[in-house]
Amino acid sequence: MPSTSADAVAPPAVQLNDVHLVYDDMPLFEHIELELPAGSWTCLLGRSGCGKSTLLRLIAGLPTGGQPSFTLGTSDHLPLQNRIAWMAQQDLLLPWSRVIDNVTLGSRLRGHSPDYQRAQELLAAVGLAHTARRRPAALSGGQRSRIALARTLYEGASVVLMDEPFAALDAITRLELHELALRLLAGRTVLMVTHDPSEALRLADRLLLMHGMPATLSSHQAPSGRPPRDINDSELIDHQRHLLALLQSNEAVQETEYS
Ligand SMILES: Nc1ncnc2c1ncn2[C@@H]1O[C@H](COP(=O)(O)OP(=O)(O)OP(=O)(O)O)[C@@H](O)[C@H]1O
Repeated sequence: MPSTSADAVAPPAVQLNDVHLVYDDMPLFEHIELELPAGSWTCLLGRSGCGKSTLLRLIAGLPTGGQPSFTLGTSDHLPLQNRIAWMAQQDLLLPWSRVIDNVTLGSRLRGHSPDYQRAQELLAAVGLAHTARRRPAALSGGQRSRIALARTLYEGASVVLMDEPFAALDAITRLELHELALRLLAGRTVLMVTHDPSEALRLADRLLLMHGMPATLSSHQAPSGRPPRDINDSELIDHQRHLLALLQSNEAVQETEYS
């Protein structure tokens, strides 16, 4: 087994404070506060366009097209730069590169020698050792997502940001990927955006709902039991009903206090 969770040495908690961002004279964020506990998996839900991806981009230090102001801190007071991996809905695999070269892309971008042995071990961990020399076009959507997960793991980052990483997959492949991702990302500080309450309730240690304009964040208690939870469990289904009602309602923020 390759080093996966073990290489995420002492993942930090991440704090994003006093976030302000205005687009076209409309405030998207005003005084947003977010804390990601160290080594835990947080799911962020919210209606389309409320600002979830933008919040992830701020944490990752990516441009947002606006002029945000905020402070970003970590529990170990070390910079987040070089400790973050990003996994998007689109797998962003380079079509002209072999699978193994896609997994090791980060090394090549940094001008380092690829660690092919580690990449091969990670491909084995996601069940795709035999695809190393294929091009992405020869793989299914689920296989491509596994490669994207291997590439994320290759980075050895202790903070992982995921923006609807499983949204394009069929239901069964998605359930399989949940288990794989939970196992391989265990111990890292994870923030995942999803539109699917059931997915969030299955995976999360804690759930956040984003709501309104300007956006506010509210927390929702995760069901009991350790992830991955059974999506047919009656407690999870009750939570799902409640979450859906909150997402439909404009009162979500008043109902639960962000903590
Ligand atoms: N560069 C920009 N200029 C103006 N408005 C922008 C810009 N980027 C994003 N927005 C607006 O900011 C809002 C938040 O966008 P964002 O992509 O973060 O939402 P989201 O919650 O992730 O949506 P979805 O769930 O559909 O992916 C949207 O209303 C979007 O139109």
